[in-house]
Amino acid sequence: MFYVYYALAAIFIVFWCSLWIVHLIAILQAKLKFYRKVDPYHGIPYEGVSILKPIKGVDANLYHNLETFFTMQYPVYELLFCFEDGADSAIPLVSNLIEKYPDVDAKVFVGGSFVGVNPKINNMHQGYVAAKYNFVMISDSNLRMKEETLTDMVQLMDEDVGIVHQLPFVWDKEGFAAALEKIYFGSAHARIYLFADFMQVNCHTGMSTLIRKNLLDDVGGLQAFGCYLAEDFFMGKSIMERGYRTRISSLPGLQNSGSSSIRGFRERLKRWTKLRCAMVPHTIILEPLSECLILGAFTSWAVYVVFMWDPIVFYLVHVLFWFLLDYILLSIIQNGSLPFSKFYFIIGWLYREINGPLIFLSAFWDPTIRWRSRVYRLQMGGIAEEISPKLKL
Ligand SMILES: CCCCCCCC/C=C\CCCCCCCC(=O)N[C@@H](CO[C@@H]1OC[C@@H](O)[C@H](O)[C@H]1O)[C@H](O)/C=C/CCCCCCCCCCCCC
Ligand SMILES: O=c1ccn([C@@H]2O[C@H](COP(=O)(O)OP(=O)(O)O)[C@@H](O)[C@H]2O)c(=O)[nH]1
Repeated sequence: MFYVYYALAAIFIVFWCSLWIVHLIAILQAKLKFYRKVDPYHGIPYEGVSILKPIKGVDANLYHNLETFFTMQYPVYELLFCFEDGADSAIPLVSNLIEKYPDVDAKVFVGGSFVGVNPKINNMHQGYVAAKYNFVMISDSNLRMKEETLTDMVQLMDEDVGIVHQLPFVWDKEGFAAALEKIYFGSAHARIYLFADFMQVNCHTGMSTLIRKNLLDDVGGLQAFGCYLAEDFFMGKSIMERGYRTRISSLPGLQNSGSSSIRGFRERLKRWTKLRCAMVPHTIILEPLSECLILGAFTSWAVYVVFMWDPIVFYLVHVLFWFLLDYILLSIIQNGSLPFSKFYFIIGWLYREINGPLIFLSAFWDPTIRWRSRVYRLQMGGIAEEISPKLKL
C-alpha cells in the first residue's frame, strides 16, 4: 500500500512540475507573439476578406463594436451581417452604420438557412454562400476590432496555415463582472490556450477567426459543421488533419459585450466546459486537476508523503507563485495598465480560482446545454441534438 501512495504522490509531483512549464511557455508565447508591430505594406497584394457577422439581438455596446469593423485599415473586405430573425432589433442599427459608411462593402442577410442544429451556423450560412473572397472571417457580434487587426491576421496566413484565430480576451470595462472576465481570459484561459497553440493542439475558438474558405468547401462547406455546437473545434480539427497549421493573431480578441454579469460569466463557462468534456474527454480529468487550488492540495499531500515537507507552507507558496505568474501573463496580454487595482485583481483572481472547480462540477450536474433561447443535449464526440426546437425557418 505504501508503494501505491508513493507512486501516486510521484505522479502528482511530475504533473505539478509540468504545469509550471505550461505557465512559463504561456508567458513566453505571449511575450513573443503578442503586439508585434504591424506593417500594412508588408505582404501586398492584399487578399480580399469576407467577414461574417452573425447577430442576434442588441446590447448597449453593439453599435460601437460593429462600427469598429467599418473603420479597419484594410483595403479589400466585405461585411456580411447575418440575422436569423427579420424583426431583430439590431437590423436598424446595422442599416444606420451602412448608411454612415457608404464606401464599405456591406450586406445584410435575413432568415438564415436550416442546415443543422447549430444556430450560429444556420444564421451565417446565407452570408457564407454569398462570400466573394477565399479568406472568410467569422466574428462574433460582441467583438471589437482594432484598425490593424485584420492586416495582422491576413499577414500571418502563410501558405501552410489554414486558420488564424484570436486569443479570446476582453476590452476594458468597469465593474467586477468585467474584471472577472479579464482576469479569467488573461490568465487561466490564456495559459492553456497559448500552451495548446504552442503544442499545435487544436484549441481553435470560433469567436474571431480567419479561415481559408476552400478548406471548408473541400469538406462540404460551413454546413458540414452544423451538426456540432462546437463548430469551431471541428473546423480546426478538420483543417489540421489535412496538414495545415493554425496560428494565433498577434492581437488578442476584444470581446465587449454590453451585458456582463457574474451569472452570465458562470453560465457561459459552464456551457463551454460541457462542450470541452464532450469533445476532448481527457479534459474531464485534466481540467479540474490543473486548477491551482486543487493541484496545490494534491501536491501538498504528495510532497508530504515523499519529502515530509510541511503541506500548509507548500500550499501557500504554491498559490502565491501561481498568482504571480497569472498576474504576469495578464499584464503581458493587457499590454498597458489594467482597468482595476491590484486589490481588485486579488479578489477577482481568488473568486475565479474558487469558482473554477465549482463551475466544472455544476457543468456535470446538468448535462443539458442552454445557448441563448435554445436547449441542447450533446452526445459523446460532440454531435448535438436540440431538445426543444424553436427555430422557425
Ligand atoms: C501538462 C498538460 C496539462 C494540460 C491541462 C489541460 C487542461 C485543460 C484545461 C482547459 C482547457 C481550456 C481550453 C481553452 C479553449 C477552449 C475554449 C472553449 O471552450 N471554447 C468552446 C466554446 O467556444 C464558443 O463556442 C460557440 C461558438 O459559436 C463561439 O463562437 C465560440 O467562441 C469551443 O467550442 C471549444 C473548443 C474546444 C477546445 C478544446 C481545447 C482543448 C485544449 C486542451 C489543451 C490541452 C493541452 C495539452 C497538450 C499536451
Ligand atoms: O442562436 C444563436 C446564438 C448565437 N449566435 C451568434 O453566435 C455568436 C456567439 O454567440 P454567444 O456570444 O452567445 O456565444 P459564446 O461566445 O457565449 O459561446 C454571436 O455572434 C451570436 O450572435 C447566433 O447567431 N444565433
